[in-house]
Amino acid sequence: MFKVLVSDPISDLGIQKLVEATDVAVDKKPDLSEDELIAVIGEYDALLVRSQTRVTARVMEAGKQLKVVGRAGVGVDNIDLEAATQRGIIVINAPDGNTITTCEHTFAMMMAVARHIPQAYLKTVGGVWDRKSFVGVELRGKVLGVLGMGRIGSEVAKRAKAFGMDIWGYDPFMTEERAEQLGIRLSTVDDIVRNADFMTVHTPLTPETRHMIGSAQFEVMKKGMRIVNCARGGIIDELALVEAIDQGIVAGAAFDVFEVEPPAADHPFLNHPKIIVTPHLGASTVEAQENVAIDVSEQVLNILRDAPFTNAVNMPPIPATLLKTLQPYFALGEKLGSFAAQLTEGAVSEIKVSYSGELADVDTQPLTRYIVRGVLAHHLGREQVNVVNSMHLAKERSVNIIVNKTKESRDFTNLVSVSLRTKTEERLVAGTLLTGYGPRVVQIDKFPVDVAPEGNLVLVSHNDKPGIIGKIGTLFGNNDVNIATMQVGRQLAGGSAIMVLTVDKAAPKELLAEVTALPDLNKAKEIILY
Ligand SMILES: NC(=O)C1=CN([C@@H]2O[C@H](COP(=O)(O)OP(=O)(O)OC[C@H]3O[C@@H](n4cnc5c(N)ncnc54)[C@H](O)[C@@H]3O)[C@@H](O)[C@H]2O)C=CC1
Ligand SMILES: O=C(O)C(=O)COP(=O)(O)O
Repeated sequence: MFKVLVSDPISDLGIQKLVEATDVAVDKKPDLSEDELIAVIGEYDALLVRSQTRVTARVMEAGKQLKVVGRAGVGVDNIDLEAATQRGIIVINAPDGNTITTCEHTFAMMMAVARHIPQAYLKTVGGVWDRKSFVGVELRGKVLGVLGMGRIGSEVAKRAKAFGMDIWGYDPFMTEERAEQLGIRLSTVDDIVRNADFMTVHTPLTPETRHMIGSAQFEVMKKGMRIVNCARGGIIDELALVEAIDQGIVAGAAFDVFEVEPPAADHPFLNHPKIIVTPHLGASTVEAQENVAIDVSEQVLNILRDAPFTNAVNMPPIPATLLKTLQPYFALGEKLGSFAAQLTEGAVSEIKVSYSGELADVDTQPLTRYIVRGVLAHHLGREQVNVVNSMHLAKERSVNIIVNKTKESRDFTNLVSVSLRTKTEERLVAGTLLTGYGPRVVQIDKFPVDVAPEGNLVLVSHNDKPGIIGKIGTLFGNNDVNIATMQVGRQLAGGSAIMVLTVDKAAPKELLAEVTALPDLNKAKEIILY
């Protein structure tokens, strides 16, 4: 039974799939302090959070069983990604579910700041009928600067067009074509800062974006501009903003997010007549909360059940088309890695992976992660190594990883071969996917074979002499170990050969010793593939 802890307010409807799963038990414990979370996290396989819970390195360390942290939302700045990667904890988010909701909140804030709605509301309900103090400005015809043209920024731009705004956007990943498609001007931060009547930021908070709008930018801004932050506190320097408002440069600001949340009672935004605030409500709609909770629950279930998943934040994303091509190879890759590791004696210093055939044309990095997982898991335990931390663990252990690709593949449409080097030897296992048969191991060292990589195998190396097969069969029979399949591979008649047996249960050590003691036998080794 997998145990899942939900430590922030997450939609009940959204996590229904998790709650109803018969292999999952869900506990809800909101508002835990870091120490309280540390005290309980040890028994959980998954943790579901929003932006409140701080998932620090200490929390990860205490999470001895923790396999996944699911963020029901976009920003993962409350999660120590480095610590997660080092421990092989997968961090996933739900990047699409709250885009429209946050975009709409940005608009609500932009209109509210243009028309002084919160200030006018307060005065009106206070009994003062004041129509003079709240003359606003139109959005129509104004330059809207958008910093960060990702999911939310792009949606803001689309809606701003309907308001007749002139949109200038900046994003390091935005092309001219994309800008043209959206009908916006591809600009620079400096141009936007100098020309915007309204400005809104939609980037993550990174060392690069921290205070990307500060005193230097406010100094050159158009007098009377208005600024909105529904992304992350800290992208706009809060103190520099207050100064710019007080100097008459900025006419108004609308903030949903703060450098420290919740802000201190004496935070300068909280009583400022020209700054309107909301308590990080960007994603807070019924629809968005349901969407993100559904998305994150599905992926958490996949991860717990060792099924393919998407939206991992601490590993490179795999585009859907690439995933479709590679997914069938993941299990094969991991098994080839594991097979090769079990063949090899001593510490592995190099993993050489070769992709031949059609696979040479695609980005095989995700598959390499599975192969490396297979190799390392043999020594470190499958629980400790996964596709998130496999490359990191290899690097930590100074294991050199070499990947070769060639479009030529003589006998198969695709061939994946894994060879491992240690101080004393180099061993190779190659496999392919055969239509109708699934994953097959087709080469072990220099010997061609055809073996399904699953269950208990025994690999025997011997000299190709008459009678050997019979003797081995008898020994296995005497020990009550049933041989399901047997494959013999050799290069030359009478030369060295290998035999791969698939057996119905693990072969006892004594049996393997007996086999090895036969004349013309070199070695008998058990290989277990899950
Ligand atoms: N207030 C709230 O409740 C919510 C806030 N957010 C926040 O909104 C922000 C944007 O979210 P999405 O659009 O979903 O993310 P996204 O990843 O789709 O877009 C972010 C964009 O920022 C761009 N970017 C990165 N560095 C930049 C720089 N130095 N200058 C300009 N652009 C830069 C990236 O290239 C990317 O296109 C995130 O910080 C997210 O955490 C998201 C949802 C709710
Ligand atoms: O998704 C995001 O990045 C958000 O900021 C939303 O945060 P929340 O889930 O409302 O705490």
